[in-house]
Amino acid sequence: MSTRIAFLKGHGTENDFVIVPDPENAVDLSPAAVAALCDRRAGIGADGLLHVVRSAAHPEGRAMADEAEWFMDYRNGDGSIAEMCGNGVRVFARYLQRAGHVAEGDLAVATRGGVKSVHIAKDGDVTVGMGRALLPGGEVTVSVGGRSWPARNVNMGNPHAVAFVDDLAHAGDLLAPPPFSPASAYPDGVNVEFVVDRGPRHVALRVHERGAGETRSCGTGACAVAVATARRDGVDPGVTGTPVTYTVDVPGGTLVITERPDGGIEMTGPAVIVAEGVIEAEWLENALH
Ligand SMILES: N[C@@H](CCC[C@H](N)C(=O)O)C(=O)O
Repeated sequence: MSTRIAFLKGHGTENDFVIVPDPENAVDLSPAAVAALCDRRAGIGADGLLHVVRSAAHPEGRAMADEAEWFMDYRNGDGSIAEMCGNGVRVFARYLQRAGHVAEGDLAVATRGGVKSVHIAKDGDVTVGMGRALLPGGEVTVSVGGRSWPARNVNMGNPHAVAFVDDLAHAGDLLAPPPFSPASAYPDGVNVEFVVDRGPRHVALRVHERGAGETRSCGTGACAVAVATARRDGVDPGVTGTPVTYTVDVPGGTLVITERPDGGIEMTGPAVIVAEGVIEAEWLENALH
């Protein structure tokens, strides 16, 4: 690692991230380094890390460099890699704007889940075009304590199991990943959302994120929940030809999700930079040994 590494801290509806700007992909962010940085007691603390790299400088971004200058190399807080992070893209865009790399308005961001279109509004909210949800079907069950629920399998680039519950408290303390079956449904693990109704086209969720534990928000999770709720409600914009919008309350705020007739999903919410600083190389060396 280089001797002093700049970082920022940001969040989107309290889904929080360490941001490491590294345009030329010069910083060696091993899984152990990411986990140390995201540790809430011994490190900076975050649900995940946004490694900001020029697409052309990253092996997984290079093929998208013509469409999107910047690649979001997203890592979960435990150091694992995920395909996509919806709140992460919004905070990533906020960082690019704050750093002067992009202006308000439209931009494209390369991710492992493909190129995402982002809009930074004058009012401060950031919208991301998340692409389409895949609904693989099949029966899935999730359990907590003595309770079990059927869950909808939704893929937003990353895997989700969406369970409708009577009370969010029934999800318990969510200190461990909720067991699911069959195991073959999610060979690489899953993000699990527990959902209650709040009103017409308005729901609330709690989420256990793969690689992070219970978090205060999950953007891909909120999109998965909006789509699962629409289908439960008998609403499919692909059939009606009319967009549908759901308000999704998360513990850390509110996200607004619209599904369009072509299946495209847009998510809008706040994206905030909280602080910036420098990681001490000596601390990181010690943390890793
Ligand atoms: N918080 C994210 C999702 C991050 C990835 C997830 N934990 C996974 O492993 O798939 C979001 O806002 O979408």
